[in-house]
Amino acid sequence: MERLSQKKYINQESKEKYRVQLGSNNLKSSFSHAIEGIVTSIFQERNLRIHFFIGFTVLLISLFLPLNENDFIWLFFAVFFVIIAELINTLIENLMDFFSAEFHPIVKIIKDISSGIVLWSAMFSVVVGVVIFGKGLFGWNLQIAKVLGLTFVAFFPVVALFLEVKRWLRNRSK
Ligand SMILES: Nc1ncnc2c1ncn2[C@@H]1O[C@H](COP(=O)(O)OP(=O)(O)OP(=O)(O)O)[C@@H](O)[C@H]1O
Repeated sequence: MERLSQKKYINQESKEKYRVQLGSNNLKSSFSHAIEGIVTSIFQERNLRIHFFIGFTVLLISLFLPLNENDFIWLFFAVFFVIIAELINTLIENLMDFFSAEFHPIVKIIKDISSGIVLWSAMFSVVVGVVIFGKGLFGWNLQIAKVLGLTFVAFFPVVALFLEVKRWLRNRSK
């Protein structure tokens, strides 16, 4: 099957041609294209399969815990959020591969940032998980999640600062 993501509409005429091939532009076909997009991403991206699996497991376990309405909303938000981030990452990877098959430093930066979006959203979900499962399963108080959240937020700026200082020291010794 030819992948829609590998096509480029050169002009209105070719757009119309593909529209005929893809069927009418009604709500039903839009819906089926959206499903195809998610299913294609699942086949393409191992990490997306992992995130769906973890999300499903987390939500399944949550059914057996004494959680309140707010806890469930945050859990669902965390699970959906990571999957959205992974879909965006898949989208960006496909865009980059379509426009630049060659190795390019800018493509590397774009793809790395795109992976960073997934990592960052997964870290958010871990904090939400620690708050909710920590309380529901182990009776933890909020302090653990607070420390974890603060550590996550501080981690990347500290790494950036460390690398900057290292570069400055290297340049100074030249
Ligand atoms: N064309 C390219 N030019 C430069 N670097 C690239 C290019 N393609 C991939 N890379 C580098 O390889 C990494 C992995 O890219 P790839 O497209 O293979 O994604 P992946 O294997 O699905 O990984 P993930 O989804 O975990 O980021 C990128 O984050 C980037 O650092």
